Amino acid sequence: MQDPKLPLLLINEVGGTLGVLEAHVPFLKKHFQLITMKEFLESKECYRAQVQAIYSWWHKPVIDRELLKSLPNLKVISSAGVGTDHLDLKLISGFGVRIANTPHAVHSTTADIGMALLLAAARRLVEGCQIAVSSDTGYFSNNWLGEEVTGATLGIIGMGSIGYKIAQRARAFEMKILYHNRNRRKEDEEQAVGACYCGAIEDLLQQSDFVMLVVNLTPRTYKLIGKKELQLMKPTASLINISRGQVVDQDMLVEALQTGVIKSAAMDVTYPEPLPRDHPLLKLKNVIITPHVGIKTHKTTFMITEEAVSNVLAALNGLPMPSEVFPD
Ligand SMILES: O=C(O)C(=O)CO
Repeated sequence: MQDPKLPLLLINEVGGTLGVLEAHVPFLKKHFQLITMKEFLESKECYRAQVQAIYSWWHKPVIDRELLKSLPNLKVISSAGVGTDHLDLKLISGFGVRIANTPHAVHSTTADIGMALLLAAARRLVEGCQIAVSSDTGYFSNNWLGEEVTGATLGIIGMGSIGYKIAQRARAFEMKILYHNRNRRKEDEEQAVGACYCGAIEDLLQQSDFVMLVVNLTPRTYKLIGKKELQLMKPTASLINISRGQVVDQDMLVEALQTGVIKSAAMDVTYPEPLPRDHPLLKLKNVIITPHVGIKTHKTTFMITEEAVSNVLAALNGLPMPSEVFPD
């Protein structure tokens, strides 16, 4: 039962692969009437004037000119997660619609995945698990070695709130931390995690044992890591990507991994997602790929919905949103 006095929030679907989690629906219904894309498309005319907000999970629903034109009273799009690369920010704000994401909800859990991938790459955990369970395994070899994390150098590219959380975690592993970012952090913030700023990305690539990508996907960061950048890395180094697949030139990465230009890669993101089943990255032993699970814990997904709701309520009341996003 929906309360007709509440504002109408458009969502992709409930449950399903790309829908709002079913467990969050009672919470959403305290604040909104919900309508799914299917219901909207089936009876567009009856809902078009009423929809005031959209809650988008990743790239669903697709928010294009046609949808925006069909919603004259839309005030806000609240997007789950931190990345807004699936939204055309200029187009949306051109319609007078405000945009928000949920950075506060996701920074810790995404940093955790970054560290999990770093540790897994360093100690070859996925390969190790396969050895442990394989029917061919007769003994555990003393020559099967990984890399040390303690004391190693971590280069973080993108030192926003997730990058900084990674630095905090890496400090506990006694890592030496370098970072590259559009804006240098304040001195006391650098000191708190022992991070050194590299103005030139090349210096960071040359010196790091682990390079972690934490940037947003923008035209500036598209294929930021290509052949030249991979060649600057140490042959013993690992590349960790928790940003977006398109930040790396994947063809060049395959080549670098096949020819020993770098030691390994661990990625929570690829392009596309999932990769085609015959993609060469899926055939390499020195690659770890997880299915974009950066934010996927029970607690974080609920915190995302809470932050998304706060954003919408603020926008509908004409107030500053906790996490508003503006076009560049
Ligand atoms: O928050 C996001 O945009 C993520 O992709 C987290 O993995």
